[in-house]
Amino acid sequence: MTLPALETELQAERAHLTASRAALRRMRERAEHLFATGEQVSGDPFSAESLGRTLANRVAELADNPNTPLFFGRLDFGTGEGTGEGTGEHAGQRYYVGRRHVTDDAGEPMVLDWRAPISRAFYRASAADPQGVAVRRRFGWAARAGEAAGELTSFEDEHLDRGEELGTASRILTAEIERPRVGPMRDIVATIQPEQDELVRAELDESICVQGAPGTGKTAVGLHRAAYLLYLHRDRLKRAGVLILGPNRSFLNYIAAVLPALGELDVKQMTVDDLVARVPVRGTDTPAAATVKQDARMAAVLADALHGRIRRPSEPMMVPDGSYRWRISTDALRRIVDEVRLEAPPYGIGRERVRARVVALLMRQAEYTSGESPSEAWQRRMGKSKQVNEFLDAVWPAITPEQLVFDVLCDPDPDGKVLTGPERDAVRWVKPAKTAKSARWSAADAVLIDEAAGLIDRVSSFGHIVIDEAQDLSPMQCRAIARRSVHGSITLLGDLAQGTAPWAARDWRDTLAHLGKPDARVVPLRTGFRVPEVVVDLANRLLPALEVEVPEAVSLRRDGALRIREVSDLDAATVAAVRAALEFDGSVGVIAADAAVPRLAVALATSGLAAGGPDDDERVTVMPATLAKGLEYDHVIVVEPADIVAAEPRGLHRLYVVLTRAVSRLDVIHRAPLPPAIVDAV
Ligand SMILES: Nc1ncnc2c1ncn2[C@@H]1O[C@H](COP(=O)(O)OP(=O)(O)OP(=O)(O)O)[C@@H](O)[C@H]1O
Repeated sequence: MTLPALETELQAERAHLTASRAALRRMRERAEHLFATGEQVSGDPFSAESLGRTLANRVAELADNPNTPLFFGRLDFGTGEGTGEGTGEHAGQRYYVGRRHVTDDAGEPMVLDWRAPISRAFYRASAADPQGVAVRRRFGWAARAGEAAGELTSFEDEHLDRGEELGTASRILTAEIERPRVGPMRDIVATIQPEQDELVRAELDESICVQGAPGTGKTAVGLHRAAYLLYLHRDRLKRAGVLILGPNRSFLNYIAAVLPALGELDVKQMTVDDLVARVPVRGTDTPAAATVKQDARMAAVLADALHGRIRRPSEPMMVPDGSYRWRISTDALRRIVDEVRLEAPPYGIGRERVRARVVALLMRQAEYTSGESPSEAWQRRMGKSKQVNEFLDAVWPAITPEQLVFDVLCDPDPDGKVLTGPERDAVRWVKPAKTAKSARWSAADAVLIDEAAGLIDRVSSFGHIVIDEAQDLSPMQCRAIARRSVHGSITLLGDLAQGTAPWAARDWRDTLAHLGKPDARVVPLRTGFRVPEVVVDLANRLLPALEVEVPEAVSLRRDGALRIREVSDLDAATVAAVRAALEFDGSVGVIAADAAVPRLAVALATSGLAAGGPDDDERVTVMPATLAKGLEYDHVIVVEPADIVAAEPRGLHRLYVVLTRAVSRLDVIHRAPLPPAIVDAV
């Protein structure tokens, strides 16, 4: 195209954007109108409220953010002329692909939602398999500061019908990947890559595990998959719910805006600790105790302790009823208890089942004697009678999850059937609280209490759960998640090389088995979109020492810089490095061993440099190494790697995580000798 022709074309595209924005505004006005009148038309207060909520969400979903493009791509389907090939129902059609559907007043599409079936071709069509697409157009976009509207600045065409394909050489893709990072995570709808799209659009009933090197887009894939599934199965998933699990609050804050930006406002995002938070966590464990408590064998210990409470009936039951006295023999009672045990319902439900069967036997006797069926009130009265309650308390006593765990920790696995002697000693409470109510529970205890609750009662399932940084899940945490996805599917995201917990996974099959999805597909992602090649090369050198089988990362980014410097004054060097980093655009993350963070924060503050903690909104963040997982900064300054490695048993894995947070530049500052793997790289 000549330059004037290009300019004219761009003007036409801008006009389509303006018209689409106006159409979206009208859609929103209509939704607001419905919202205003909806409350008056709907009958009862409950449906008024739920209709109100739906409409309020609909209004919010239709919000237009002037700083993101309403569409980022265009598909021109071929006519099939000259090729002899038909191109199906879309022959000759043109579609704009964007963040949501926008229709004109006649209901004709002006922009298609990126999740619509037709939009798939935008992500998947290639020269080898054009899927009917003649031309794929990507739009460049310049955001403006503040509230000002951004603008379409360019476009890039691929004539797939002529065998042209840019792939990762696309200027627009490269610019998006290499842009300096500031603030929270953004969506990637405009540039989802084919291998990512395949995961995003996987079927709802399919559970998948993504093993991806740092920065390969695992988090992005998980969040977009959630949005995609909600679009395709809205009713089903609205009812059952979609849950995103992340490693900590800082991470959740970092990703919190992605789904709302995609119009999905109803997704729960929490940590596994939040998921199992039935009791306040006020205690801590020794590493040895935590390791045993997070082991899957604890499930057996709890189950044994629970079922060990069930006793075989040893005497008949007499129940007075007016002038009658009903009797159930010991054998009949034993049969009931044995049968219910065999049926293996959750313990609490089992207790009620025994009660119901006892009442059924009483009823039969009453019927036989009087010739008529006793009323429901009679059945309720019998069920709650002193004799029946005493019988149940003797053979199938009620118990709370807290009490069960309390009892187990006072005397764990008393017969030594499951744990070794030292393991039992490690988890046994040294100074038990007087009662379960006053116990100081640890985070691992909370997981045990959740397991106990799952043994006692049914837990409802989510429709889909996305689990990020899953390599750090303990077997017991996996079981807590499994209980909540019995009838749903999961997307498991992680990197075995980044496992830092003592129980970190070494093989995804084990994690999947604990999650109750042993047959899930394990898919690798290798192309990194965050970390520049020089930094990936450095981090990859640590891999052999990490003792996990994972494919090396390959970076898409040829830019970026790495500096490793030995210094005599760590604080002064950090201050200088931050000053130098601030010369560039983007965020700056100073990452150090947790213990060094307060000292570095003071050093920066006394030098007049504003720096925040993990959840502050500052350009410079001083980040404890243990919280850096999943996050990224444009410029990362790693202070004293040897201390990061020495701070914990899997410190080398932690260093691998820390080194791979850099988007553009990485400074490594050290005074102590570097870990050998890095020295080799220098
Ligand atoms: N297709 C893409 N287009 C543009 N940017 C992308 C794409 N995929 C990933 N990114 C960007 O790369 C960065 C890393 O992505 P993400 O955080 O999802 O990776 P990750 O695999 O979860 O990393 P980690 O292993 O460190 O947790 C993010 O800034 C993300 O927006």
